[in-house]
Amino acid sequence: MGHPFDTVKVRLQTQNTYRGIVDCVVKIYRYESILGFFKGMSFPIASVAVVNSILFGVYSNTLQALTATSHQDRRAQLPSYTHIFIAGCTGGFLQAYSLAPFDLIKVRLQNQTESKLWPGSPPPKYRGPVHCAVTIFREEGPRGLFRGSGALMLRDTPTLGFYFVTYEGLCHKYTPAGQQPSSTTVMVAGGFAGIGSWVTATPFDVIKARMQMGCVNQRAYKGMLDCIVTSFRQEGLGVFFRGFTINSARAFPVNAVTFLSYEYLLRMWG
Ligand SMILES: C[N+](C)(C)CCCC[C@H](N)C(=O)O
Repeated sequence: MGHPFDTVKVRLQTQNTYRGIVDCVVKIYRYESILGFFKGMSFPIASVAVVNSILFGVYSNTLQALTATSHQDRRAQLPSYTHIFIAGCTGGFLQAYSLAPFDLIKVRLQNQTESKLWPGSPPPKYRGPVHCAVTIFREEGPRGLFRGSGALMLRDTPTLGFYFVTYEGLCHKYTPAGQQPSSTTVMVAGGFAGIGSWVTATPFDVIKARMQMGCVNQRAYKGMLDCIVTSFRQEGLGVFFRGFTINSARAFPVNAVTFLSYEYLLRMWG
């Protein structure tokens, strides 16, 4: 559900040919058909379970180590926000590196504007996710598969701390003492945690996407600082918030469902 929105976000962040969300949606639909929005989706689908289990598993276990309480006990007595933040950051740090290669391939495929609909248009550079991975490995070396991972780590470490603080805080505030949060509370708290954390994550998300594109559709940046300074000089402060609106529309339902599944599965098996 979220992927088509994600494709529009990535294009707005890395390509300067679109004037805004509507222009981008219309152009993708016109030149690449509905399928254009689904480019690069197979790797995220294959990896989302592993990446999220690392994030939520490390978060829960770190919190357990810090507070010596189980998930259920923590409902009765909310741990301190500092502990929640540290556990979220730890989960974010580790998930960033497991996500990096999958995210890189997703971004490269999402940015291929070539269309099968138009006869005579050149074939895309990458024929699919595996071909993309092999080509990056061959052309840019094994480290090439982790291009942009520094920015991804900076994006995810503190913001996933805020993510869990917002989620646990909202759940706690809207649940009567001694009870489990209702499904609606979990979904609304999860949705707001998603949007809230993207407020602070978007600047590094833009830098990450630009670094990941490397020399594919623009000049290669010398490093993260060069990418930040060049983007700012050429496009102004607004560049760091590109894609935020469309990403928020994606983040609310995605994170509502993520937290609902997390709570539901823990209650079933916890
Ligand atoms: C912390 N940060 C904002 C980077 C991500 C938080 C939400 C993660 C979720 N998988 C999503 O795609 O929305």
